[in-house]
Amino acid sequence: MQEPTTFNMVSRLKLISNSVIESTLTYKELVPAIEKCLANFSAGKVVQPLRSVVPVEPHNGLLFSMCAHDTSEDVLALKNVALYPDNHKQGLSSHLTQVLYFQPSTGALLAVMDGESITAMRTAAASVVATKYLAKEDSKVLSILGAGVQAYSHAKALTSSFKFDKIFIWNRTQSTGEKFCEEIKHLAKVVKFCPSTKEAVCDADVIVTATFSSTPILHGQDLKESVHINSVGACTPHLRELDDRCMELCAVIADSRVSALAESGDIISAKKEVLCEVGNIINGEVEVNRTRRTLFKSLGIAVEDVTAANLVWEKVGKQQPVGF
Ligand SMILES: NC(=O)C1=CN([C@@H]2O[C@H](COP(=O)(O)OP(=O)(O)OC[C@H]3O[C@@H](n4cnc5c(N)ncnc54)[C@H](O)[C@@H]3O)[C@@H](O)[C@H]2O)C=CC1
Ligand SMILES: O=C(O)C1=NCCCC1
Repeated sequence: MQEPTTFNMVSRLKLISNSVIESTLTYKELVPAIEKCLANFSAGKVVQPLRSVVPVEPHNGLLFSMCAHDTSEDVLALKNVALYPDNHKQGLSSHLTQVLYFQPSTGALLAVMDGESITAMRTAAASVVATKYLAKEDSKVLSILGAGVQAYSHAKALTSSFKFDKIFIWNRTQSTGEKFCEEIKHLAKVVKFCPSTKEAVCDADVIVTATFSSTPILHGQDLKESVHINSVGACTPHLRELDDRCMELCAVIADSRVSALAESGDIISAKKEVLCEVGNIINGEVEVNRTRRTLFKSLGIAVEDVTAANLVWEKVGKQQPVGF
């Protein structure tokens, strides 16, 4: 009898679409799972090399490859992200992603999952975890810079975990920012578009930056004495979202210290120290004063995708018939 090969195993492969994933994943389940994986990561229980990035220069694209094995949960997956900021001009998403979910004991590919909602939701879930440990407990004003996929997932995730009275939005293109405010108006008593980043952040207790900016949009001089920032964009060394003053004022906590020092344009350019990983705080190894200015530098790490993909597999993958 012929042994199964990758190609004849394809007949058993599950293909899990974004609409299935969207209706499966909930922040209620995802946030604690992401908290656990960030803790596992900082406790050395995750095998995860730095992601590789291939520039596709003629098309202003980047191809990221991100893989991890969470040894304590025994879950293995690989995510590809094609980051093409100009894709919007063709009606496509700026991030086209797939997660390959493997059986760790054999390396057999069990499922290919669309990575769009996984990426949007696991990133927002990581920011929720950081906000839980780093923001003031009575935070009432949320500010979001950006009005794309991450801005939306962060608005939903943060308001599903904390109660904000006001949400202030800034976006480079005002009409898109105003449309975004209309979409999320049910999430707080006041949801308002602000024409400048200064107006959007000057009263904020929690700030999210989620843009493709290559120059600073958030300035230290505009921050309150006590504020928590979830910095989600600027994930490659040449990009910036935060100015040097902002970096100077904040204690920086990363998802991964190694990733932050290798990939974050804001940390590299400002020559800023990383105080610790959020997992070190979850694990009780470091305490951070919540009344000072804190910055969660989110690069996005593979173990977050591994965790989200495992939830999808457990809830729908195992049961689903082969094919879409
Ligand atoms: N930390 C993490 O785990 C992850 C980070 N990201 C990053 O988050 C950022 C936002 O991603 P998405 O919301 O998915 O993208 P998107 O394409 O849905 O939205 C992009 C946003 O950036 C704004 N923008 C574009 N160029 C700008 C500029 N030069 N200055 C200011 N604003 C500009 C757009 O108006 C829009 O609001 C990107 O930098 C992305 O690579 C994305 C996924 C995961
Ligand atoms: O973690 C991710 O997924 C990404 N991070 C940075 C930009 C591309 C996607």
